[in-house]
Amino acid sequence: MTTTLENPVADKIQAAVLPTIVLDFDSTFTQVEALDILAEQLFSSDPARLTDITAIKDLTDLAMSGEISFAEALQRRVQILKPTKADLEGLVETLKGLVSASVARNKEAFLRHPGKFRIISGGFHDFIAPVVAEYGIRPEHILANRLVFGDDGIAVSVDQGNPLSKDGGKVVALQGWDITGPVVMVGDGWTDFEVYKGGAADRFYAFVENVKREKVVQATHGIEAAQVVVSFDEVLHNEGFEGRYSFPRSRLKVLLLENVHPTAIQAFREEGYDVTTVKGALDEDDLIDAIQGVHILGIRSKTTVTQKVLDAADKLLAVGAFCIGTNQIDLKGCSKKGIAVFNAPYSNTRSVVEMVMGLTVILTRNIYDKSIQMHTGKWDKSATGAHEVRNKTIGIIGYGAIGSQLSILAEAFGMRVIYYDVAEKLTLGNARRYRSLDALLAEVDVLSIHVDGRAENKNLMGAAQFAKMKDGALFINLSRGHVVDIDALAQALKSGKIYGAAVDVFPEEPRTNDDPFVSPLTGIKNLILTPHIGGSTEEAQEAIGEFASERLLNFLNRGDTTFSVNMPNVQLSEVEGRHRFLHIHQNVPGVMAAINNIIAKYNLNILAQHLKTNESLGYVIVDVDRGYSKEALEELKAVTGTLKFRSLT
Ligand SMILES: NC(=O)c1ccc[n+]([C@@H]2O[C@H](COP(=O)([O-])OP(=O)(O)OC[C@H]3O[C@@H](n4cnc5c(N)ncnc54)[C@H](O)[C@@H]3O)[C@@H](O)[C@H]2O)c1
Ligand SMILES: O=C(O)[C@H](O)COP(=O)(O)O
Repeated sequence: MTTTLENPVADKIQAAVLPTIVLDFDSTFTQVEALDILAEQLFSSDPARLTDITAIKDLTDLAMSGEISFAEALQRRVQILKPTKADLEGLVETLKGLVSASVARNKEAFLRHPGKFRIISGGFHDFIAPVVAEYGIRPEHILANRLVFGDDGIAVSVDQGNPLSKDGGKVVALQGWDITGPVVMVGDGWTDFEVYKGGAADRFYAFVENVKREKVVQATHGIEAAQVVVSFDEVLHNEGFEGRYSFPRSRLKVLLLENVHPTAIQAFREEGYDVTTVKGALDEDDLIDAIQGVHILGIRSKTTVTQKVLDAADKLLAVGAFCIGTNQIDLKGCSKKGIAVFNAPYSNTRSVVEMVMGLTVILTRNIYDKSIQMHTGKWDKSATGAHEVRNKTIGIIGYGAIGSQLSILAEAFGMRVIYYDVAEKLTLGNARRYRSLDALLAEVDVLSIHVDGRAENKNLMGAAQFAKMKDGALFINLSRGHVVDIDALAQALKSGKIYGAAVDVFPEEPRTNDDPFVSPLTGIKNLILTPHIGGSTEEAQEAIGEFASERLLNFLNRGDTTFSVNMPNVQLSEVEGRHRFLHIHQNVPGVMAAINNIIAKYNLNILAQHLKTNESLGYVIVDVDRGYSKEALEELKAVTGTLKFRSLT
């Protein structure tokens, strides 16, 4: 299956001449209303004038939503603001940093088509011109009001001769421009819709990236030539500007489950993607419903991505595990469909290690049971059974990112560290590697499990393994629930073979905080149970949010697969001044030759090319310079063995 990312609307328009795009300035070209910002700049340090900031904002809102006359609101705001030229210079600098995200990221399109992008605004030429000049928009392509300054250099009113100072002014002003070809109006306000309604534009986009004005959105309903867009990408895409074969970001859906940290949500939104969040995990049926149309799925440890889910995932490009473990994802199934999987392998490791050390001390000193007794009114001050951890032996099974860090911290506490790992590992500090699990089990005072969640690790610790441990040893599991036979653990604890334990992960875990926890482990003495919170610190969650979203965004925006757990890892630069084809295919002979034949057939000029394979997948990235036909894309997509094909601009 290939992912088809072309745009039929753009194809229709492509043949015709590119339209002229006329943008509103406030809350469209920039994220803000300039006069509101000016008010904050002028009055926020003067307590006596703070109410004027609100007054200006109220007038802006009323005018923008069409509730009072635009002309009146404009005149009244100037009377309150009375800015000087120096004030406007300060405003320009602020506004340059507040250009709308989707406008800023399409700067190249503006610069490439001088004259095709224009501004019409009820705001003032005085501050608009220097801001839009950086996007190649010349003063003569800006229709805006002009301030009238008094002899003292203070603006006192609005040039009344300018049609834009009047109600309905945008229609009149725009008709004065002699534009050949279609005119497309893009704006957030009622006066922008009026441009279309008044016949001065052929199409209208209600731009809601910064502010959504219900009256304007409602007005577009039922009009074929009008639509609501959440970013400027969509306008460019629909209107046939370059990038027309590259899907607009706002139509790429990101579904984030399990309370993924807000840093991730914000990162996707800032890049223009359409993000939906769900607090808890979804079961298979709900996920099958939710996954349709989703391009990026973000999960944590509780959501299982099964083959059935993947079969329902008609658009899925990548899955992000916002955690370490990926055992909940059918990785082979993802590879078969060319779906990239990413995780955050390091971000929560320190949190887990700190918790293990804390639990080790708490169990060794009987602190947990003493605290429970205190809550029932029992004072039991005694040293019996309480020990220091110094000079005790900790055994670590699984010496990976977490196990090896634990090795360092445990040693700093004066513990003797021994470990067992199936793979070759760099031994840190004075730790000693044991090649026999049984030998390690026989020596440890504290055993901590840190293996990964591969299926073969099911019941790695069972009755036979507990029996091999010293009497009275302590047991800790913060890895994965299925790794331990919990009935055997319960038995070992009840018999006193294991003196105390801490368990954070379970074979069956509730999907949400509202579901009950049921386990043979509940009610056992000297057993600390925690709800899978080894990695649940604010620090770790924020770091995961940043790390995993960055991996996914780099994959979406440039095809970078660094840190992917199932794709060949290829590090790629930004796509600047070129087109990039991303071709994921089954690792079978002949694909590269077929791709290169098509490139040769269509005379595409290759700027860079990469091929990397793993045992099941091949990943080809081709950068070409501008100018390629849709037929070339169709042929690349049809190469035998293709799993996913995307093009980026
Ligand atoms: N409780 C939590 O909230 C929490 C948080 C983070 C990670 N985890 C879990 O902790 C575990 C460890 O994470 P990590 O980042 O250190 O993983 P890792 O992949 O870096 O290390 C795992 C190590 O275990 C070894 N291993 C696998 N099977 C083994 C076996 N049968 N015997 C001996 N060694 C074996 C591997 O060779 C590897 O070195 C994972 O299961 C992860 O999902 C849990
Ligand atoms: O794999 C992990 O990182 C841990 O199990 C944590 O999972 P969580 O994000 O669901 O807490």
